[in-house]
Amino acid sequence: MIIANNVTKKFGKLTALNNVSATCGKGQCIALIGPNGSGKTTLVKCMLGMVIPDNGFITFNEKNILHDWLYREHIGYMPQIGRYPENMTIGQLLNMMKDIRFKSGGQSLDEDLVKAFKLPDLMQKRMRTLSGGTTQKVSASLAFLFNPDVLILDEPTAGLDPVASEILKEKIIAEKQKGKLVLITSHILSELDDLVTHVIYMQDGNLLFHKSIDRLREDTGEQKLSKAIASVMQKN
Ligand SMILES: Nc1ncnc2c1ncn2[C@@H]1O[C@H](COP(=O)(O)OP(=O)(O)OP(=O)(O)O)[C@@H](O)[C@H]1O
Repeated sequence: MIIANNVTKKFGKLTALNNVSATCGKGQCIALIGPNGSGKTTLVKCMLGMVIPDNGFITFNEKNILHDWLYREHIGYMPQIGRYPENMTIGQLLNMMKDIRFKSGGQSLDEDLVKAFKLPDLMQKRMRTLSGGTTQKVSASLAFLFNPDVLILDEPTAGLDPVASEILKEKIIAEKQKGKLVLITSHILSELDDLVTHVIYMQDGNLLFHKSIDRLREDTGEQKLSKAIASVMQKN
């Protein structure tokens, strides 16, 4: 579905991605893991067309994304830090997004998270007045709202309270079961245990490994993702 082919991205002298290749398929939930600054967000942004690789290319459903922005209709993106027009209310923001997406032939709406996070009670609140966690709830709701085939979630549970975090995890599992591709970056490895089918591990811009969770468990003899990753890191 999404394939990164030998992607390299430099910011000045820093190589944020070094010849990274990865194939991400339908029905997979892939955890992008690695230390701070290892290139996870840069890889995700390359997939979204927000960062253009210096070398290599990305395909979405076998088409190079470089000159074809329409593929983004099929992706729901939850950024690490969502930035929104601060004077808009939540209601205005959701309506604006519906307007934009439906004009470009958007998909059916999925308001499960809007309801589960009780956003209808907060529609009059302006974005600048929201707590960090509520802004995250808006970001999550927007990512799932247009029923996309692919969900790219960058640190999705950061700032969410335990109840909201659980609601989001259940939603991710439900969407994966429908055959969607979910890419998720997180530092809270314990949260990923019930979710992920595959792990991509990044370090210093290099993709160190890309394995199914079963394979990773087999190779390390550890059941928990956090322990399996720790075991791999100790060996490197
Ligand atoms: N626009 C940019 N300009 C300059 N350097 C950048 C830019 N974006 C990212 N970088 C650098 O590229 C490297 C990789 O950053 P990236 O955000 O991809 O890391 P990450 O693995 O997502 O980190 P974290 O876990 O902290 O979110 C970092 O050293 C970062 O400072």
